[in-house]
Amino acid sequence: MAAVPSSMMLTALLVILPIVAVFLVKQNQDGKTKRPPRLDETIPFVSNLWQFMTNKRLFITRARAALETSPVVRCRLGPLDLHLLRGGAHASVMFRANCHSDPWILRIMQSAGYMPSDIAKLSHDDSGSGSTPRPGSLAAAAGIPLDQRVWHALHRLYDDAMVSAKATDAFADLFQHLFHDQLVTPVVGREWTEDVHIFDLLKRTMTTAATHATLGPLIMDVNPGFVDAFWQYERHVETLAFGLPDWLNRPAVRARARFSDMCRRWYEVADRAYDWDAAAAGEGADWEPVFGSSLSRGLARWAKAFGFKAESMGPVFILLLFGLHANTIPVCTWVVMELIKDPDLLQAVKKEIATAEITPDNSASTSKIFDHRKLASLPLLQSVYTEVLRLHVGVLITRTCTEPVTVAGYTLPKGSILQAPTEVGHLDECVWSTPEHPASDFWAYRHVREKETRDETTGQMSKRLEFSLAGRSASFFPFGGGIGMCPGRNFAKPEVLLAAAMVVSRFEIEHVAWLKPNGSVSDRPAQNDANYANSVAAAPDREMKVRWRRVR
Ligand code: HEM
Repeated sequence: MAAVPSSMMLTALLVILPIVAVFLVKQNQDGKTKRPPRLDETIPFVSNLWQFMTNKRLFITRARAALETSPVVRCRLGPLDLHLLRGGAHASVMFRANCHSDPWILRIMQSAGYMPSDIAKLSHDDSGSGSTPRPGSLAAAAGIPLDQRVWHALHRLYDDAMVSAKATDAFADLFQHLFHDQLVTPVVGREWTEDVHIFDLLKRTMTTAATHATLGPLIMDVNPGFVDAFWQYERHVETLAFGLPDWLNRPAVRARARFSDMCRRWYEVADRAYDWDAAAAGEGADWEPVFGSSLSRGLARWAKAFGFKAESMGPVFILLLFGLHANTIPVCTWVVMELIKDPDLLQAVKKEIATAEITPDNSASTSKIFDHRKLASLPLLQSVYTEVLRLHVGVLITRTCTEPVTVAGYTLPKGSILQAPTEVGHLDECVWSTPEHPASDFWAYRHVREKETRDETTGQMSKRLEFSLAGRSASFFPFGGGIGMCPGRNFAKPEVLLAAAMVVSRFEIEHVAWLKPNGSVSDRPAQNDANYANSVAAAPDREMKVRWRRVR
């Protein structure tokens, strides 16, 4: 997601400032209770918002510095009065049932283009996603049945079709088959291929395979240029989330319209082709070629059940696709890049992943190649995945509390907005560093420890690695936490590990150069692209050019 141009921001600020002034007066009337310190601003009520919109990287750096001196810091961001929380136990307060993320999810839905009448339905339902309606909500007062609560229905779908073991296994098995078809099958000979660009390659192959596994093949059949349209939309999602008027944000609005039209076109074809009556009678398959997975069909059913407008169907699916690809593919790219950069690490990981192969000697088979559950339990591979998430995922986890909450001795009133920047926890030197490996460095072995075990029959002692986040898990929350935690986490891990395992086990790879966005050679490796600061997974700002040949 690209940064927002300054001229656009200036105009937006001029619109926002009068609203801010009203809040300023209101806020000056409080101050009787003990309040956490504030994040400094050169121009009160303006500087933070300006910096947040134009240079999030710097904003987060300042927030991190302030949180070193106090576990809670107040921060005004335009009309919003926020409380920033340090990671660890302080952030876990916001993962309790009395904090929710509905307003933030609603804002994302709005920025994806949901129709106002559908947004109204969602904002009218204040009962939350849990099976018991939130105390004091309309649903609690009126006894509205579970199936009429729109947030609850959405989260139940997430649990059944994304979080459950059945859904995860179905996705992982199909994904690896389709990814093999994308990546490995087309490479017939064993000769070297020059000029392979890792990020670009994974964007094309993973987007195609994961879209097919989740929404079926039809969406790409009816929409030539689908994959490019997705990545063009992805660059603008952050700008769209700021909610600027369309006339100030034309390239983003155009990219969204193009991709959203593709999703709607497919939905209309699929809706006509799918036998909803047979499915209602219990004849629906787990996966079928019209809608694809139960997740995709369930989302269509959810939107229909709540009477969403046809114009909202594109946005419903662009958000699913954004969730599916926008973080997983950069994360996988970082994993693959780290392995290629370090030949010793690559050898150690290849040895580990060989133990998770199901058909090691049958290179012609494109069906299940890896046991994805075994892959996900390999200590060193898990450590690499964790290290990539720690260093390349940055997001302000946001919650609104429905009751007063106490954090580090401060009592924050009901309705307070709490934000925990993952970077504060993820880069905390006290938690992660060792004398040789500061928290800011990638160190593949940071999350493993050696364990001595005795063979019961021979009595011989041997050492093996064991993955462990013991004592540090509170400072690691790349998927958020509590009721709003990312429901796609169980799709993300097998997808990333399967794709990375397939790349490194099927190809011999030599690193050639790092490339700048203009294609010229860079004298440094990739770093997090500053345009993606705090947009969940950061894309690499340099492409990795390699040469490779198929070995299996
Ligand atoms: C490495 C990959 C991923 C990362 C780092 C990631 C991270 C996140 C984070 C930080 C949140 C907000 C959580 C919170 O507020 O506590 C979130 C929400 C969400 N993610 Fe993911 N995600 C990833 C992959 C996926 C995938 C593969 C999908 C879909 C298949 C997905 C679907 C979603 C959805 C639908 C939400 C909103 C949930 C809600 O309505 O509350 N994510 N993700």
